[in-house]
Amino acid sequence: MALANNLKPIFCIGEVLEEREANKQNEVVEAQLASVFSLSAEDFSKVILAYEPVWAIGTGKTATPAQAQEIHAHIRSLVAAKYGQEVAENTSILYGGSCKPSNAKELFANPDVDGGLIGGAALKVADFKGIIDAFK
Ligand SMILES: O=C(CO)COP(=O)(O)O
Repeated sequence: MALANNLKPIFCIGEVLEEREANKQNEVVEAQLASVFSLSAEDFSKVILAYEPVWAIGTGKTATPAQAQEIHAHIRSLVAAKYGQEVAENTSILYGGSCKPSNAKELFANPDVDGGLIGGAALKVADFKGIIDAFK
């Protein structure tokens, strides 16, 4: 419906804490992607993905850069398996979950982290600017 009305959806996926502790995050995001993988390649290319671990949203806990890179790479590999390498490389996969100026640079430095989906820090100009500066 969003696509039919020329909106650009951000499709958010991510595991809860118990799933992370049980090392099930890869299979959780794979199951969550199933619904968006019903789209044609053309429609899928209009979708932005965001990895948002539920345990990190608004909690002050952040995925480490290594955790973010590992699962972003896994998500991109799933996109590649479904739609091919070119679509996978062109898909934006954002990280969301307690992203702030102090951790943004390290998170964004990862090859498979294409940007951030910012919640609380976007409400404070100085914090949001710090995150933007980290992206440069
Ligand atoms: O849910 C989020 C953005 O959609 C993330 O929120 P926080 O940055 O406040 O954790």
